[in-house]
Amino acid sequence: MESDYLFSSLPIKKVEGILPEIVTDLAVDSRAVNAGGVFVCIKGFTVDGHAYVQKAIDQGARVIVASDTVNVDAEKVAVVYVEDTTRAIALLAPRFFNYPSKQMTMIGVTGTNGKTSVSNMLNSILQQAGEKSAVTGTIGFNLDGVLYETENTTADVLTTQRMISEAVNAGCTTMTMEVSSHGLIEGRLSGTEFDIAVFTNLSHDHLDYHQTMDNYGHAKGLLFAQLGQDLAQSKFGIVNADDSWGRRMKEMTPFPILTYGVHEQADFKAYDLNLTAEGTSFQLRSPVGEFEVSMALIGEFNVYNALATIAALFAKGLEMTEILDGLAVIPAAKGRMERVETDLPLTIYVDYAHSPDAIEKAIQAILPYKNRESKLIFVIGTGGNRDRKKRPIMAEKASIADYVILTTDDPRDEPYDSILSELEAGMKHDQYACIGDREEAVRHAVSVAERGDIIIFAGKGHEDFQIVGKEKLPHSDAKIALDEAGKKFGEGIVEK
Ligand SMILES: CC(=O)N[C@H]1[C@@H](OP(=O)(O)OP(=O)(O)OC[C@H]2O[C@@H](n3ccc(=O)[nH]c3=O)[C@H](O)[C@@H]2O)O[C@H](CO)[C@@H](O)[C@@H]1O[C@H](C)C(=O)N[C@@H](C)C(=O)N[C@H](CCC(=O)O)C(=O)O
Repeated sequence: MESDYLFSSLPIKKVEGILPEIVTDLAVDSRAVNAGGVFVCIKGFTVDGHAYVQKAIDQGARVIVASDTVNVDAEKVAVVYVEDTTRAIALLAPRFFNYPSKQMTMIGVTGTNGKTSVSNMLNSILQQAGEKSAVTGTIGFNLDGVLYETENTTADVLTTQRMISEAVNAGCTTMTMEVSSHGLIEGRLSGTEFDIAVFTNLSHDHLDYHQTMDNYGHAKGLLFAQLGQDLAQSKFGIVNADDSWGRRMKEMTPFPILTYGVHEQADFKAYDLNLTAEGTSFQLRSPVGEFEVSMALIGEFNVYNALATIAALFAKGLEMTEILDGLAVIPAAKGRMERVETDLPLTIYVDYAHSPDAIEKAIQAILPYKNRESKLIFVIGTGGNRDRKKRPIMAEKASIADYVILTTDDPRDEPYDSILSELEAGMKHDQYACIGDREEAVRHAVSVAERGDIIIFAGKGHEDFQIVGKEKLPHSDAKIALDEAGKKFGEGIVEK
C-alpha cells in the first residue's frame, strides 16, 4: 500500500527519516514483522512494544510508529511519531485492509453467555442457506471449514481486520464475530462496521477488569451506542427482552431493535417450551406469524440462543423457513454442553461455563433428565489471577449438583490453595472435594461416579490446554475422563 495514503489516516506529530513509497505489511508484534513492513509500538499491559524496535528492524521493518523516542538509523528506517500508538493502529489497520467490514454483512454478538453458541448457530444456518460466511470467536476463526486458532475471543484490531479481509477475499458475504467487553473497551473493533449487533445477557464475570457491573454493561453497550467515532456502530440491534441489561441496551440504542424472550413482551417470543434430553421444541410468535421450532440442542438457555439467532437472521433478510430448517439440524457448538459420546454407563458433558450464571444454566439444563437414583457430579474450575469475586458465587451455583469438585481451569501463577479456598467459601453443602490439579480432579469425578450418573466438566469446554504458570500444557477433560472411566468400568470405549 502507498505509505502516503496509509499514514494520512493518522494525526502525526513528526516524521523522522524518509517514508518509503510503498509499505508491504503492518505489525504490532516484532515477531510478525515482514520485510518492508510497518511496526507499531504498543504499550501493553505486560510489556512495551517500544522495547522491540530493534527486533522489528532486524526482521525487516522499514517504518516504526512510536509515541516515545526511538533510536534508529534514519537512512534505513523512518519513524512516525504519534501521541497514542494504540489509537494509531486502530486507524491504520482498517485502512491497510481497505475497510473490509464495509464489504460484507457483519454480525457482532456480545453478552456474558451464549456468544459462541449464537455465533456458530448464525454461521451454520447461513451456510445451510447457501451463503458463504465466516465466524470468529473463542473457538477460533472458521473460514471455509478450516479452523484457525485465535488467542482471544475478540482478537486485537490488526488481527481482526486481517481476518475480515481474508473472509472478503475468500468470497464471504457475511461474517459473524463474538464481541467481548475487553475487545470493545480496548478498541479491538475499531474500524469494524457492524450491520447487526446481538446482545444475549449480562451476569457477573470479568469484574477484575471492569470493577463494577455498571462498567461491564456499558462496555457491552459500546456495540450498540454511537458513543464515539471509532467505535463499532451497528445498524440493527437484537436484544434479550428478559434480561434487564437487554432492555437498557434497547433504550441506549439509536438503531432499530428487535427483541426476543420467553417471559417478557418481545418481537420473537417463545412459548409452550418442550425441553427433553433429546432436543427442544417451542412455539414462536414472530412479526411474520406463528411457527413451530424444533432443534437437537438441549436446555432453556439454547431456546434463548435460538431466539437471538432467529431474530438476527430475520433482520438480515432470510426467510423464516430457511432459518428454522437450518436450526433443526444444528449440532451443539464445540464444548458448549457437548455430550461426550461413549458406550460407557455414564453421561459426560463438557462445557465452557466459567461464570455463576452459566454454571446455573448448565446444571438446570441437565436436572430434568437425571433420574432419582443417579447423581449429578459437577466439576468447576476457575482461572488464577482473574476475577476473584465470582469464585464463591460460582461454587454456590454449583451446589445444586449432588457432588461438586472444586478445581482450577487455568491456574496461571496463583497457588491452588488461594483459588480453592475462595471457591469453597460459597459451597452450600458438604458433598464436595477440593483438588487443585485439574487432571486429578477429572479422574476423581469419574472415580466417585456410578453407573447412570451424569458428570459435567465445566470451565474448559472445547479447550485442549491448561495455562499453568506461564506454560500452556496439553489438557482435555473429555480424554482424561474417558481414560479413567474405561479403566473403572472395564468396558470398550467408543469415542465418536
Ligand atoms: C488484559 C488484556 O486484554 N491483554 C491483552 C493485551 O495484552 P498486553 O497489553 O498485555 O500485550 P503485551 O503482551 O503487553 O504486549 C504489548 C505489545 O508488545 C508487543 N510485543 C510483545 C512481545 C514481543 O516479543 N514483541 C512485541 O512486539 C505485543 O505484540 C504488543 O503489541 O493485548 C494482547 C494482544 O491483543 C491480548 O492477547 C491480551 O489478552 C490477554 C491474553 C487476555 O487474557 N485477555 C483477556 C482478559 C481478554 O481479552 N478476554 C476477553 C474476554 C473473553 C470472554 O468474554 O470470556 C477476550 O476477548 O478474549
